[in-house]
Amino acid sequence: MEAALELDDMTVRVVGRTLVSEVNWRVDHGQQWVLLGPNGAGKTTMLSVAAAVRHPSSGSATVLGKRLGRTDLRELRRDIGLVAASQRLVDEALLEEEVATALTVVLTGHTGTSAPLWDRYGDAERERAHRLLADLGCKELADRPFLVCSQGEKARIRVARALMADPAILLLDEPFAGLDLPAREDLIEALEDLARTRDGLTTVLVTHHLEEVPATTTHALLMKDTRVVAAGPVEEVLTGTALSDCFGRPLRLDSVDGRWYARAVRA
Ligand SMILES: Nc1ncnc2c1ncn2[C@@H]1O[C@H](COP(=O)(O)OP(=O)(O)OP(=O)(O)O)[C@@H](O)[C@H]1O
Repeated sequence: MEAALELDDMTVRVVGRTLVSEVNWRVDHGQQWVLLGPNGAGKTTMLSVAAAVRHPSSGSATVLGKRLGRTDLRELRRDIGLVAASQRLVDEALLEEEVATALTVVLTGHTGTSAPLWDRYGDAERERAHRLLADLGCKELADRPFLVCSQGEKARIRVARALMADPAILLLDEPFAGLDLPAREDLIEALEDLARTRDGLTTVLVTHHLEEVPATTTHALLMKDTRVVAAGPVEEVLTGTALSDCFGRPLRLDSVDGRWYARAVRA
């Protein structure tokens, strides 16, 4: 069966620096992955290749059956949902001028644009945008100006926007950054619901905290110094030993109700 994502001996270099080295990684449809590793390990670089934003310098990357470098990236990106706090989601000036609501921001996901293309949104798209906000547990935000939404609300609206194009793969780069505890837990629950209810949806989540790994996660990949040090089913990869090796200090990992908790081992 065709993989959702396949990296084959992939290296990403910029002038004078290697960001990712000789990675082999296969993600099958329907799998939910988490990428973990110290700052600067190369996680975001991996995600940007998966999002068809960056090309490999050597080796190959195949996303949804399309080999990067041999395919129309704009077309491929339509099937990829990317959620990253650094992403410029909507035209800032427009947000202020037109008081773009949460619903408008979700609608722009249909066209993959930073400004709404109103003639492209009919009743079906509006209904879908409302439904996605409801799926993410924030249907009451539809008419609220996006600019005044809290960080936690914006985080959920971002995911709803990414789902608007019905992507085959959803990539989440630190979606919990800046969220307080209830907002984090709400977003984790929303992601778990998505994984349980959307058959075949593939997700890759980059995070720094084991506490943020949804219980529905099936696979984990650990990176250190540009290289993959472990990859496979969560129960095999998320161990105290593997995490201690990856982060370079003794860590203890506990699991409760399918979620994970890590802390440093004290002498
Ligand atoms: N265009 C670039 N030119 C030079 N160095 C870069 C470039 N892009 C990324 N890097 C460096 O490559 C390394 C890997 O970056 P990347 O963002 O992939 O790491 P990361 O694992 O996501 O880190 P973090 O957890 O801190 O977000 C970092 O040291 C970063 O400074």
